[in-house]
Amino acid sequence: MFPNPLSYSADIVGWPATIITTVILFLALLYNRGTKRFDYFKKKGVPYVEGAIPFVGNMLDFFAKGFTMDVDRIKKYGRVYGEMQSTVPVWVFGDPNLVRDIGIKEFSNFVNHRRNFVIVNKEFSKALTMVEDAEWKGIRNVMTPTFSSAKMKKIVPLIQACAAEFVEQFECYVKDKKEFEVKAICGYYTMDVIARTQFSIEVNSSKEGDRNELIKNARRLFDSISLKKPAFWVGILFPFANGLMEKLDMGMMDNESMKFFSSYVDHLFQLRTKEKGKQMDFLELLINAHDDELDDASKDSRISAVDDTTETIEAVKDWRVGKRALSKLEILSNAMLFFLAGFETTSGSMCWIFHELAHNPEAQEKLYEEIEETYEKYGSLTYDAVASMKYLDQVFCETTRLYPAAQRTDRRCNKACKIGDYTIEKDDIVNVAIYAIQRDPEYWSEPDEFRPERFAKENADSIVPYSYLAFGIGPRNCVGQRLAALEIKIGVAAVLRQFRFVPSENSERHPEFKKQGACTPVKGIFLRAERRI
Ligand code: HEM
Repeated sequence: MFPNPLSYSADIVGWPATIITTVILFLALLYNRGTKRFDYFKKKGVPYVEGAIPFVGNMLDFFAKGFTMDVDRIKKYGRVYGEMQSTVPVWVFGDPNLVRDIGIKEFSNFVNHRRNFVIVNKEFSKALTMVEDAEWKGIRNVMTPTFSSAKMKKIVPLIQACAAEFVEQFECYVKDKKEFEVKAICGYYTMDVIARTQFSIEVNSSKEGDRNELIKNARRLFDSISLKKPAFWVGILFPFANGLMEKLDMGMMDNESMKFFSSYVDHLFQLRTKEKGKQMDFLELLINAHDDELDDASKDSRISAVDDTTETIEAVKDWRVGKRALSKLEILSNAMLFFLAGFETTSGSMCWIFHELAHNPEAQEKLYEEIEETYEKYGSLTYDAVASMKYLDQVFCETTRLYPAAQRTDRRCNKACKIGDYTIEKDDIVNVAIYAIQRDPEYWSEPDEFRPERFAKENADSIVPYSYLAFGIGPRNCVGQRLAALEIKIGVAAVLRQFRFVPSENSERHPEFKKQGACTPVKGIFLRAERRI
């Protein structure tokens, strides 16, 4: 039996056609997957950012415009609009009233952050910023007592000691009349404060500077968090592959630095479990909450701490503590989080304060006078002394308004609900445009001007509630806010008492921000200092 030559040639002709059809079908399916939800906001009648690219969505704007992007977007689309973050539709809110509804009124529907947005290294997977629902509640309530006013009062002498070393840092620059990059110097101080106040250890970053291992690894970690990382795009494009990426330890952050921090906090954990009860710091709190070793005293302190933080928020009165012990991974993740959260955000805010004061000499002199008066009255920078400095507080608030550490924060909706006129569906992601709200002329006249007086008591009525969001909103706001404010104020006051900051040859009045979600100057903040006395 011979093959029929005609059917043979038909087969040959058929193969390319089959291949082409398969490829076209595959591409069509791919296109469909990459654009499936692009009409989400159109169908809802909500303005949305045009020009979404299959799979990428509107993400290229983050690279092109970065931190300040939402300011122009709000002018164009209004204070509520939609964008495509890759294949996921995301609501962007720039209206303080609606932000209040998301963060407070409807908090129980917006407890968590976006899931699987980025692939997180295993060591960090139980950090407070990552965990959800009951797990979040449990961990948050273990952490909260560490920031009570009583605790803050106790740690003031430790912060003062760090501030004294911080002041010394500037001495050599003043002597040599050299300019310096102030963010790096602030970073040594904030690392010292976190280590001493929360872990009761001295890490000498002020003395060792960039040679210090903690500083080196913390910097490497922050630099490694970039939209250019493959893990970021895999997380966004193929959320189903996240588990595999996590198993392969292919997280967003630099692995080596992660391992460094993980074994560092593990080492501290081992030491302290042997010496339990000697210190009453953050690490001790975490260790007390470990496994079955929960005693009655720490249970009570958790409950009262929750009442303390939520008492003013009507909507979350029933948001009670899940009394549970912490696993070792939860302890390690959160100890690491503290090192990192306490380092970058705080040093960033501090360096912007010095930047604005150097460019606003009148404000700097006014603050100097207040600092001098306070020293005269209290003798040193005690907790009450810091609390009494009204202008320092205004400078702190105004700087964090102009330069909030985060461009946006996010929440995931866990039950469909109405926010204003908008129906937010279950699993929808909402972003709060912190930077854009804080620079919106509707809420802040001449919003780009540095005017600490906006936050003076007599002007309190002109501040639109929830238009200042530097530390987030509601029960999921920044747990470290009190510590951040205290250490920044003590550090700034201690330094300004000795030195006057002035612009130097490499100073820029309006430094460009890096194209990322954190408020970081591209070239750093360069200044010069002059001795006052
Ligand atoms: C100037 C300094 C700081 C700024 C501007 C800042 C800002 C923020 C913001 C915007 C959030 C998100 C809040 C939200 O989504 O509503 C946040 C969360 C958080 N911050 Fe800070 N932060 C600062 C310092 C610190 C410090 C010193 C610590 C700890 C030592 C800390 C620990 C945290 C933690 C653990 C969270 C997650 C809270 C949760 O999910 O329950 N932060 N911070």
